[in-house]
Amino acid sequence: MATTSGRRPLVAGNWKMNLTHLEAIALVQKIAFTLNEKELTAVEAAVLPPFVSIRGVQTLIDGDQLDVAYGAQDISVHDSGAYTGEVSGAMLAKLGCRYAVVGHSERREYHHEDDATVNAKAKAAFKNGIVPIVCVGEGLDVREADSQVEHCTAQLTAAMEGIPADQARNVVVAYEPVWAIGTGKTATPEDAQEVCGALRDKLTDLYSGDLADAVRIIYGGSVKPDNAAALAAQPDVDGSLVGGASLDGEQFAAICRFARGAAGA
Ligand SMILES: O=C[C@H](O)COP(=O)(O)O
Repeated sequence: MATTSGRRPLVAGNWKMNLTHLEAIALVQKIAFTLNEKELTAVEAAVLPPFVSIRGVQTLIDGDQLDVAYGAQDISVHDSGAYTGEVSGAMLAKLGCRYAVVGHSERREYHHEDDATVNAKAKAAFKNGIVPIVCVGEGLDVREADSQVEHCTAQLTAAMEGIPADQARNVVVAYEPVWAIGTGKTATPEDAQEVCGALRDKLTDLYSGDLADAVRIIYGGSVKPDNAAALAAQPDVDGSLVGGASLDGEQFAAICRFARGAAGA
């Protein structure tokens, strides 16, 4: 459904390494039955389970015709071959994944993924018809130096290197200040708007204003029902990437409703 900005808000639950495949199915059922059809039309609700749960989630969503999107938390840069533990874009596409997260700060930190890897993963996603959710965000040191805009826009520029406009138009960008992830510290709505607005301006520089207006830019970092409305009310914040609160169906649904309300839907 078109909103006042023309962008349908996206609320994506990044479950990280939580929930068995049985718990995953139960949570998707809970989300789908908590939100009504109108709410699920106004806001795109998506879940990002661990790889092993994607097949179960797909079977449920397809079988019951649920209006919930799903995707993966990562994607390999490789097409196929001897890459133990990796999961390719083709495999995810076959499972019906709409999204793949790339560049999450936990991948950058614990798996040493650099900007070139993030760029390669974004390309691998697009190559397989999957929308990358490109994560950018500054650490506390960068925030304290007041360099968050330069830092995040540079990460976005690197992530989009060589990606043509017809693909870039569909990208989702997630601004996740590292200091706010899982810490209970949330960026203020103004903090989120500052960086999300700058990211949109960067997309205008890299591509065009028309393309930048179409791209959804979401915020992540301790999003909860009690701060979701104020964040979603910012003009350049088109939803959220939710970690901890996405593991609770009621909380996740409440965040979706706030995103819908902020969009005036
Ligand atoms: O991808 C989600 C983010 O890392 C946010 O996680 P959080 O909501 O638990 O802070």
